Amino acid sequence: MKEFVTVSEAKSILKSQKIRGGSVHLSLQKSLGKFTASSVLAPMDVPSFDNSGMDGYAIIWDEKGEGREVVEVIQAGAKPDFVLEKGKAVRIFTGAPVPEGADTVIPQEEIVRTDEMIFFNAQKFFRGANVRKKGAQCKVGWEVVPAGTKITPGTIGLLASLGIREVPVFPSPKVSLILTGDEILDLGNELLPGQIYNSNGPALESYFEMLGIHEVKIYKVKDKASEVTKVISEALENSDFLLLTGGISVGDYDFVKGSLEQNGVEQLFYKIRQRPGKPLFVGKRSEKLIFALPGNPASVLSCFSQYVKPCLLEWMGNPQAWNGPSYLPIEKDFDKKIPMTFFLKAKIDSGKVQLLPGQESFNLLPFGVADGLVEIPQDADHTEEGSLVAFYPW
Ligand SMILES: Nc1nc2c(c(=O)[nH]1)N[C@H]1C(S)=C(S)[C@@H](COP(=O)(O)OP(=O)(O)OC[C@H]3O[C@@H](n4cnc5c(N)ncnc54)[C@H](O)[C@@H]3O)O[C@H]1N2
Ligand code: MOO
Repeated sequence: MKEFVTVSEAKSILKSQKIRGGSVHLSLQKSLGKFTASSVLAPMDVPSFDNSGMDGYAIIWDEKGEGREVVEVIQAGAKPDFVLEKGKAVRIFTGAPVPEGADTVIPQEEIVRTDEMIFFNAQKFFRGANVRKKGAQCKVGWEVVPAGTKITPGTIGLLASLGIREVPVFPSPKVSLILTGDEILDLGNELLPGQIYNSNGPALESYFEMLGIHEVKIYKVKDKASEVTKVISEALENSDFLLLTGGISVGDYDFVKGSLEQNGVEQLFYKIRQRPGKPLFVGKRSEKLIFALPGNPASVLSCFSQYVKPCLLEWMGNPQAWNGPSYLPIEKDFDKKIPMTFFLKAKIDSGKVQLLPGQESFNLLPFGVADGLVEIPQDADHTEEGSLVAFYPW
């Protein structure tokens, strides 16, 4: 039973889980933002026929000849069924098939036309000019998109050009979020004495949304052991990930840890040498990860950014799920006495990290404007102005 681990121990335990969703085939439009689960091969040559890159005249190249007799017109979408003869030209348009025999297109601005003839300066061209050859983009069997690629509008354009309608991707997980606490009230209601607005729920829902996770079931439960146990059991059945907020510390009404144990959740670790978010619990049941986030709002967002988010990204096949932070100079000296890792809300200003006021774990004010979190290592009691610190954007 791992207890009170360091930040890097916690991360290496989570990294070693390597839990991924199973590959699914999604339609192109539904796959935007997802990661390919296997490589995609071209099922056809593109272009699938030689075609003109310009509005102009298709000819058979001949260094000496600068005049041609115009014999036909070919529109885009047409299917020419003749072979062009030497000395002849066809009027052709961008994207139209170049007829058999022709190998070069002269743009219309570059010719002088009489009734039946065109003339051009051959020195300005070469054999093959302005013809887009069959297979110039890709040939059948080429790997056009490797496994682990993020699907962008560009990827979708490429796949559509190949006639591909579905793509193998890692899906988004189904997530359950259990909000514990008698004092929590939903927005839109009037607070009674002792109550507070539920801010963890909306904050996490938007974090899921930002990561492309849309199937989130929210449960609200009172601080009552039997109810917490029951709702965990239900939520675990219906989701790939389970998150809880609150009730994971040592108070008389903190039932989450016991209820998780009753539901057969195996502890991966409990408590981290960090601030905020010390009492984070992470467990596992079969191939599902369970995160019990300490209820204080800063603990919730900080633990989500550092531990939950990478696991969700890993599940969704993102090869950069555990990418490290960037390093930026800190604007002012920072001192701490406690040998724990600190995650501090920060703004980036002129390339420098500015720590925001109000770092207590109940205080959401700095989150209102923070660009992300700065990590001050466990043993760094003094961080000098200008030294590089790890910065994690949202
Ligand atoms: N004796 C000790 N007390 C506490 C310790 C400790 O080590 N010894 N740890 C403290 C730390 S650190 C944290 S973090 C909190 C974590 O407590 P819980 O996970 O049990 O969370 P709760 O007690 O249920 O709530 C904490 C705090 O957060 C507010 N909260 C809860 N849910 C929401 C929500 N949905 N939206 C907004 N705010 C929420 C709740 O009202 C409490 O104020 O424990 C310390 N105590
Ligand atoms: O770890 Mo708690 O998040 O300090 O309040």
